[in-house]
Amino acid sequence: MRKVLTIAGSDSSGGAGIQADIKTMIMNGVYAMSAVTALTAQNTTGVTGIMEVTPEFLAQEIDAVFTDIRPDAVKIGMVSSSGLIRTIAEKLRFYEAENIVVDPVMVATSGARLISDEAIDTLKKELLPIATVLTPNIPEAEVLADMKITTKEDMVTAAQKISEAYGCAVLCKGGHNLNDANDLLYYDGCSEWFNGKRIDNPNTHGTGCTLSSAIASNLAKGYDMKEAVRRAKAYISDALAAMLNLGKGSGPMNHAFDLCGRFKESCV
Ligand SMILES: Nc1ncnc2c1ncn2[C@@H]1O[C@H](COP(=O)(O)OP(=O)(O)OP(=O)(O)O)[C@@H](O)[C@H]1O
Ligand SMILES: Cc1ncc(COP(=O)(O)O)c(N)n1
Repeated sequence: MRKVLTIAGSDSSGGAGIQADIKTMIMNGVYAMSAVTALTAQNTTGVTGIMEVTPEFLAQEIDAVFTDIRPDAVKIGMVSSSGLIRTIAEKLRFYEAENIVVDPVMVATSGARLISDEAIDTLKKELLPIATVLTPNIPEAEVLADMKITTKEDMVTAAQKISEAYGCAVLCKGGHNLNDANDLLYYDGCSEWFNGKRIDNPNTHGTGCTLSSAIASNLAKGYDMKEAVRRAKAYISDALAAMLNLGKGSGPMNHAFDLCGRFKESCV
């Protein structure tokens, strides 16, 4: 069985972060492991508290995983401070980790800032250069490419700029566009669109975490970059189309959409 490690924050409401990652990995047929960067007190309406682990403890978590069950892919999500980012970069270099998917989480769907400005600089210097693929949404791509994105052509230019700066594939996610849900992959000097029908579902808490974990799972299973993205895009579309509606704000997705088909009566 292929193994995937998520290095990310915990979301107490289970819609994003480590919880979304583990649900996604299980549904994508890989063994899921976690190194928690922070606890968040969070629900569908907002984040009320963040408690980071120390860099030393995060190092211990990563050591514990790599010295026993070596992951075939690593997904990195919320990492809010420079010390934690440096620790991750140092450990992943030391263990020569493969298939590193970085979701440069900056702001939660609910509007809460999940990283400091200083940490964004460290992210650029230390972590992005070791990534296999980055998955920024449009506001994150604007920060990383240092440009405004208003058109499809801008998405391509930004993805190319980021890819050339950090030597990795870039998937610029179009979930923040109002008319479609088309994502742009810039890989090996070429761009390719992964088009998605916009699903009329306001419950999008954790879509970015889910997509990046699905990509990591598919890379771990040996799919090439394009196929890994194509399958991950299909997964997120199905999870959104299952139309789960929980909580008072932007709710989580239904990762059990497949199981609900198979075990109809037990998924009420
Ligand atoms: N309403 C929607 N219908 C279909 N696909 C969507 C919708 N919203 C987001 N997506 C898809 O979900 C994935 C995540 O995109 P998005 O741009 O929302 O990332 P994000 O902002 O990082 O997510 P998050 O909500 O976790 O912060 C992309 O593949 C995007 O196209
Ligand atoms: C622990 C954690 N990690 C990531 C996100 C981003 O996800 P979203 O933008 O969907 O809220 C989050 N809200 N919480």
